[in-house]
Amino acid sequence: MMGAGKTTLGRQLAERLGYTFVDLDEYLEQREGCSIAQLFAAGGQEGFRQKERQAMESVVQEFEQAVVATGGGTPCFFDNMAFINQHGTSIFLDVPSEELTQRLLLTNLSQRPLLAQKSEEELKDFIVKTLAERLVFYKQAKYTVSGKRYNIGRLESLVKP
Ligand SMILES: Nc1ncnc2c1ncn2[C@@H]1O[C@H](COP(=O)(O)OP(=O)(O)O)[C@@H](O)[C@H]1O
Ligand SMILES: O=C(O)C1=C[C@@H](OP(=O)(O)O)[C@@H](O)[C@H](O)C1
Ligand SMILES: [Mg+2]
Repeated sequence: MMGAGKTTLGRQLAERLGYTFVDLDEYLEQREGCSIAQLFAAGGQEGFRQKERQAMESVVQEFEQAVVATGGGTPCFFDNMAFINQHGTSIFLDVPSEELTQRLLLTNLSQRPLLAQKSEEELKDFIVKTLAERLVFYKQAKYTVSGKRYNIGRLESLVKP
Protein backbone atom coordinates (compact mmCIF):
# COMPACT_ATOMS: atom_id res chain seq x y z
CA MET A 1 0.00 0.00 0.00
CA MET A 2 1.10 3.62 -0.45
CA GLY A 3 3.37 4.61 2.42
CA ALA A 4 4.32 1.04 3.37
CA GLY A 5 7.97 1.68 2.49
CA LYS A 6 8.34 -0.20 -0.81
CA THR A 7 10.58 2.45 -2.36
CA THR A 8 12.61 3.04 0.82
CA LEU A 9 13.09 -0.62 1.78
CA GLY A 10 13.40 -1.84 -1.80
CA ARG A 11 16.40 0.40 -2.33
CA GLN A 12 18.06 -0.86 0.88
CA LEU A 13 17.32 -4.48 0.07
CA ALA A 14 18.80 -4.17 -3.43
CA GLU A 15 21.96 -2.70 -1.95
CA ARG A 16 22.35 -5.60 0.46
CA LEU A 17 21.75 -8.18 -2.23
CA GLY A 18 23.94 -6.41 -4.80
CA TYR A 19 20.98 -6.30 -7.19
CA THR A 20 19.76 -3.44 -9.34
CA PHE A 21 16.98 -1.42 -7.72
CA VAL A 22 14.02 -0.48 -9.89
CA ASP A 23 11.23 1.73 -8.59
CA LEU A 24 8.38 1.09 -11.01
CA ASP A 25 7.01 4.64 -10.66
CA GLU A 26 10.42 6.17 -11.40
CA TYR A 27 10.99 3.78 -14.28
CA LEU A 28 7.62 4.74 -15.75
CA GLU A 29 8.32 8.45 -15.30
CA GLN A 30 11.63 8.13 -17.15
CA ARG A 31 10.09 6.01 -19.88
CA GLU A 32 7.21 8.42 -20.45
CA GLY A 33 9.15 11.60 -19.76
CA CYS A 34 6.59 12.93 -17.28
CA SER A 35 5.48 12.57 -13.66
CA ILE A 36 2.98 10.08 -12.22
CA ALA A 37 0.64 13.01 -11.56
CA GLN A 38 0.87 14.06 -15.23
CA LEU A 39 0.19 10.48 -16.37
CA PHE A 40 -2.99 10.41 -14.24
CA ALA A 41 -4.00 13.83 -15.54
CA ALA A 42 -3.49 12.80 -19.17
CA GLY A 43 -5.05 9.33 -19.25
CA GLY A 44 -6.94 8.99 -15.99
CA GLN A 45 -6.29 6.03 -13.73
CA GLU A 46 -7.11 3.64 -16.59
CA GLY A 47 -4.42 5.06 -18.84
CA PHE A 48 -1.96 5.02 -15.97
CA ARG A 49 -2.65 1.35 -15.17
CA GLN A 50 -2.06 0.34 -18.79
CA LYS A 51 1.28 2.13 -18.90
CA GLU A 52 2.21 0.70 -15.49
CA ARG A 53 1.58 -2.85 -16.74
CA GLN A 54 3.67 -2.23 -19.88
CA ALA A 55 6.48 -0.82 -17.74
CA MET A 56 6.42 -3.93 -15.54
CA GLU A 57 6.69 -6.17 -18.60
CA SER A 58 9.65 -4.23 -19.86
CA VAL A 59 11.38 -4.33 -16.43
CA VAL A 60 11.16 -8.12 -16.52
CA GLN A 61 12.78 -8.17 -19.97
CA GLU A 62 15.46 -5.65 -19.09
CA PHE A 63 16.76 -6.86 -15.72
CA GLU A 64 18.00 -10.27 -14.67
CA GLN A 65 18.48 -9.68 -10.93
CA ALA A 66 16.58 -6.76 -9.50
CA VAL A 67 14.54 -5.65 -6.53
CA VAL A 68 11.43 -3.96 -7.90
CA ALA A 69 9.34 -1.60 -5.78
CA THR A 70 5.92 -1.61 -7.41
CA GLY A 71 3.32 1.08 -6.88
CA GLY A 72 0.69 0.34 -4.25
CA GLY A 73 -1.96 -0.27 -6.89
CA THR A 74 0.15 -2.39 -9.23
CA PRO A 75 -0.90 -5.81 -7.83
CA CYS A 76 -4.59 -4.90 -8.04
CA PHE A 77 -5.08 -4.49 -11.81
CA PHE A 78 -5.21 -6.95 -14.73
CA ASP A 79 -3.45 -10.21 -13.81
CA ASN A 80 -0.52 -8.25 -12.40
CA MET A 81 -0.24 -10.24 -9.19
CA ALA A 82 0.02 -13.50 -11.14
CA PHE A 83 2.59 -11.85 -13.42
CA ILE A 84 4.62 -10.69 -10.40
CA ASN A 85 4.59 -14.15 -8.85
CA GLN A 86 5.50 -15.77 -12.15
CA HIS A 87 8.57 -13.58 -12.59
CA GLY A 88 9.73 -12.88 -9.05
CA THR A 89 9.48 -13.35 -5.31
CA SER A 90 6.85 -11.02 -3.89
CA ILE A 91 6.71 -9.47 -0.42
CA PHE A 92 3.66 -7.71 1.03
CA LEU A 93 4.67 -5.00 3.50
CA ASP A 94 1.67 -5.17 5.82
CA VAL A 95 1.66 -1.87 7.71
CA PRO A 96 -1.33 -0.75 9.84
CA SER A 97 -3.53 1.90 8.22
CA GLU A 98 -2.97 4.45 11.04
CA GLU A 99 0.78 4.24 10.48
CA LEU A 100 0.37 4.56 6.68
CA THR A 101 -1.76 7.66 7.21
CA GLN A 102 0.73 9.27 9.60
CA ARG A 103 3.63 8.63 7.22
CA LEU A 104 1.76 9.89 4.17
CA LEU A 105 0.69 13.06 5.97
CA LEU A 106 4.36 13.97 6.23
CA THR A 107 4.82 13.71 2.45
CA ASN A 108 3.72 15.88 -0.43
CA LEU A 109 0.32 14.32 -1.20
CA SER A 110 0.14 15.83 -4.68
CA GLN A 111 2.85 13.41 -5.83
CA ARG A 112 0.37 10.59 -5.26
CA PRO A 113 -2.64 11.59 -7.38
CA LEU A 114 -5.08 9.31 -5.55
CA LEU A 115 -4.32 11.24 -2.35
CA ALA A 116 -4.02 14.76 -3.73
CA GLN A 117 -6.04 17.43 -1.95
CA LYS A 118 -7.41 15.10 0.71
CA SER A 119 -7.84 16.39 4.24
CA GLU A 120 -6.41 14.34 7.11
CA GLU A 121 -9.84 12.83 7.79
CA GLU A 122 -10.43 11.99 4.12
CA LEU A 123 -6.96 10.47 3.85
CA LYS A 124 -7.58 8.28 6.89
CA ASP A 125 -10.89 7.00 5.48
CA PHE A 126 -9.42 6.45 2.02
CA ILE A 127 -6.49 4.41 3.35
CA VAL A 128 -8.72 2.19 5.52
CA LYS A 129 -11.22 1.58 2.70
CA THR A 130 -8.63 1.07 -0.06
CA LEU A 131 -6.47 -1.23 2.04
CA ALA A 132 -9.51 -3.40 2.79
CA GLU A 133 -10.37 -3.61 -0.93
CA ARG A 134 -6.82 -4.40 -1.94
CA LEU A 135 -6.02 -7.05 0.67
CA VAL A 136 -7.29 -9.84 -1.55
CA PHE A 137 -4.49 -8.99 -4.00
CA TYR A 138 -1.78 -8.20 -1.47
CA LYS A 139 -2.39 -11.51 0.27
CA GLN A 140 -1.31 -13.32 -2.88
CA ALA A 141 2.28 -12.28 -2.18
CA LYS A 142 4.64 -15.12 -1.42
CA TYR A 143 5.71 -13.51 1.87
CA THR A 144 4.03 -11.07 4.24
CA VAL A 145 6.05 -8.90 6.61
CA SER A 146 3.79 -7.26 9.18
CA GLY A 147 4.28 -4.32 11.50
CA LYS A 148 5.43 -0.73 11.72
CA ARG A 149 9.09 -1.52 12.20
CA TYR A 150 11.09 -3.47 9.75
CA ASN A 151 14.22 -5.55 9.81
CA ILE A 152 16.07 -5.36 6.52
CA GLY A 153 18.05 -8.49 7.43
CA ARG A 154 14.78 -10.40 7.69
CA LEU A 155 13.69 -9.21 4.24
CA GLU A 156 17.07 -10.24 2.88
CA SER A 157 16.80 -13.71 4.40
CA LEU A 158 13.41 -14.23 2.75
CA VAL A 159 14.65 -13.61 -0.76
CA LYS A 160 18.32 -14.56 -0.64
CA PRO A 161 19.01 -17.45 -3.00
N1 LIG B 1 9.75 1.76 8.11
C1 LIG B 1 9.46 3.06 8.06
N2 LIG B 1 9.28 3.77 9.17
C2 LIG B 1 8.95 5.06 9.15
N3 LIG B 1 8.78 5.78 7.99
C3 LIG B 1 8.94 5.14 6.85
C4 LIG B 1 9.30 3.75 6.80
N4 LIG B 1 9.37 3.38 5.50
C5 LIG B 1 9.09 4.47 4.79
N5 LIG B 1 8.85 5.54 5.58
C6 LIG B 1 8.49 6.89 5.14
O1 LIG B 1 7.14 6.80 4.64
C7 LIG B 1 7.03 7.54 3.44
C8 LIG B 1 6.62 6.61 2.31
O2 LIG B 1 7.68 5.70 2.04
P1 LIG B 1 7.90 5.09 0.61
O3 LIG B 1 9.13 4.26 0.66
O4 LIG B 1 7.84 6.15 -0.44
O5 LIG B 1 6.61 4.14 0.50
P2 LIG B 1 5.90 3.48 -0.74
O6 LIG B 1 6.90 3.41 -1.87
O7 LIG B 1 5.50 2.12 -0.26
O8 LIG B 1 4.72 4.35 -1.04
C9 LIG B 1 8.38 8.21 3.20
O9 LIG B 1 8.30 9.51 3.72
C10 LIG B 1 9.35 7.36 3.99
O10 LIG B 1 10.46 8.12 4.45
O1 LIG C 1 -1.51 2.84 -4.60
C1 LIG C 1 -1.61 3.37 -5.74
O2 LIG C 1 -2.62 3.19 -6.47
C2 LIG C 1 -0.50 4.21 -6.24
C3 LIG C 1 0.71 4.18 -5.57
C4 LIG C 1 1.86 5.00 -5.97
O3 LIG C 1 3.08 4.34 -5.63
P1 LIG C 1 3.57 4.14 -4.09
O4 LIG C 1 2.83 2.96 -3.53
O5 LIG C 1 5.03 3.89 -4.20
O6 LIG C 1 3.23 5.39 -3.37
C5 LIG C 1 1.80 5.31 -7.46
O7 LIG C 1 2.04 4.15 -8.23
C6 LIG C 1 0.47 5.92 -7.82
O8 LIG C 1 0.37 7.16 -7.18
C7 LIG C 1 -0.71 5.03 -7.46
MG1 LIG D 1 6.97 4.06 -3.88
